Amino acid sequence: MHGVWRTAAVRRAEAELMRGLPPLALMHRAAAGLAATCTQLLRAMPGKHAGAYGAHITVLAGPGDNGGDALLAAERLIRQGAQATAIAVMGERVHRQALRAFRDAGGRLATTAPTHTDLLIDGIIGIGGRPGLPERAVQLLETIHPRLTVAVDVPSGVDVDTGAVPGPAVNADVTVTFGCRKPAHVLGDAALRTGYLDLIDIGLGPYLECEGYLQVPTLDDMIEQWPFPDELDDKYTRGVVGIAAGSAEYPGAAILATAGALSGPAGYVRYAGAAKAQVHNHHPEVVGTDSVATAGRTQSWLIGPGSGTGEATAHELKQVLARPVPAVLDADAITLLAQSPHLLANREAPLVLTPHDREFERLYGTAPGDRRAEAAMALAKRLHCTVLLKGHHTIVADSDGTVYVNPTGHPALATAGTGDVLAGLVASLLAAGIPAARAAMMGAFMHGMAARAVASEIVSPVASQIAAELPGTIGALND
Ligand SMILES: NC(=O)C1=CN([C@@H]2O[C@H](COP(=O)(O)OP(=O)(O)OC[C@H]3O[C@@H](n4cnc5c(N)ncnc54)[C@H](O)[C@@H]3O)[C@@H](O)[C@H]2O)[C@@H](O)CC1
Ligand SMILES: [K+]
Repeated sequence: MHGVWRTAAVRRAEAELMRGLPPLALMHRAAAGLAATCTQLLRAMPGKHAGAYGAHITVLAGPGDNGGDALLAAERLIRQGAQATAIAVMGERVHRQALRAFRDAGGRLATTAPTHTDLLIDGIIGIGGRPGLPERAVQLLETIHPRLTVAVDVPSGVDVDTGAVPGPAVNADVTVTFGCRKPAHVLGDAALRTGYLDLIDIGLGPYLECEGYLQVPTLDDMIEQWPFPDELDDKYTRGVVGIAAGSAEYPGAAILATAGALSGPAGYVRYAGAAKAQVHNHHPEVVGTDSVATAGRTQSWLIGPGSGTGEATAHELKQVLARPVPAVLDADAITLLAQSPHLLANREAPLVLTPHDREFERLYGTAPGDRRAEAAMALAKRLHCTVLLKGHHTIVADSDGTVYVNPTGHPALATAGTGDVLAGLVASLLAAGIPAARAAMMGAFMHGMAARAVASEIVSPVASQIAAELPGTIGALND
């Protein structure tokens, strides 16, 4: 699991670390890491240059230490044979010592953009930045057409602590950050502008508060935590999952949700609803009944995908909520819950809600907006449940304050039915005994991985292709 820390926590850690170090020591560490990454990128870039040697670099240097990092990295690249031009975007306000070092090494200070540059280093603003960019920086970014843009610490202009991008901001191919990940690297539109993230160790780790603001799961977490069956398991010990999804009008949702559940760790999938014949045709291993009441005991339930929002679903939802086992409420079940929040009055067993933005608004009263982690956290606390807020970089917030951000996923997931598959998978993880927030996070992670795998072969995959990929993607965890 990777931790993610906000600016204030980074500043506190930095102050502690700096106490025993000479001035500029951390900036030199940051610049060394940044220069090394730039050299690697230049080496991989086809062209007349050989790595940094012969390459042209442009530095946009802002008024603070972020600009200082960029100038000191450029100084190192010049010493490796690069040509470098720096533009101080706030004129006189620029890191003096770093600028002197840059010029002493042979760097050129200019006021206009060069016509050609291989690499643009964005040192405009870092974690000391307010969202948005100075007008001069916007003009320069429009004029310069680098082959590659590397952001220092964060893409300038983003809101570092929320991941929002309310104004102009840099669009980086690579972001080189120092000490730890920050929310902008993993959340919201800022994450899309971060590009590939390279984390440089500057010795901050021991000084960071142990719990980050957010957690980003890794493949190793999946490998360690996925509940694979062992020799002593039978279908019941692996967990029984109940799926109340689909309807006569929408049998597809039932098929996709059961496909998701079948790909997960549960040993037995029971379907309850009007699409049982179609589910059976697609998945002969699923046992079908007409209603939640007749489905027998399960260790978890999923209700909502394609269910409709009529009386019959409302009745089934009450049945599911009355059972003392974890449940996933998706799609129409979320709409019904939003209309009748009192349904949760006596609910104690864990609950996972999987809203997209419009469903979130129905539940919470306002849309998540661009402070997505905070929004998901607030809803989880209000309803005392786990919220899986869908989007690129899906967020899973638990009522105990834990927030996961999913690093996998693909634009291909923006297609009908993928949410049904995900909901079924999460319900299967719950049936296997995985705690709610972790089940939601693991489901989102593997679902996103499967989508990536399919999208690498098919331009526009559909939900059933992603469902078909899941068993292989999950099975590979055990290799
Ligand atoms: N925190 C750490 O542990 C380390 C930080 N370092 C670097 O230091 C950076 C932070 O440096 P600073 O605190 O000097 O802050 P920044 O360099 O991020 O910039 C702050 C300056 O930019 C101006 N500014 C902020 N937002 C603006 C906007 N939207 N438009 C116009 N001007 C704006 C502010 O008035 C201030 O003068 C980090 O991002 C990183 O690059 C590294 O040198 C090493 C270690
Ligand atoms: K920057």
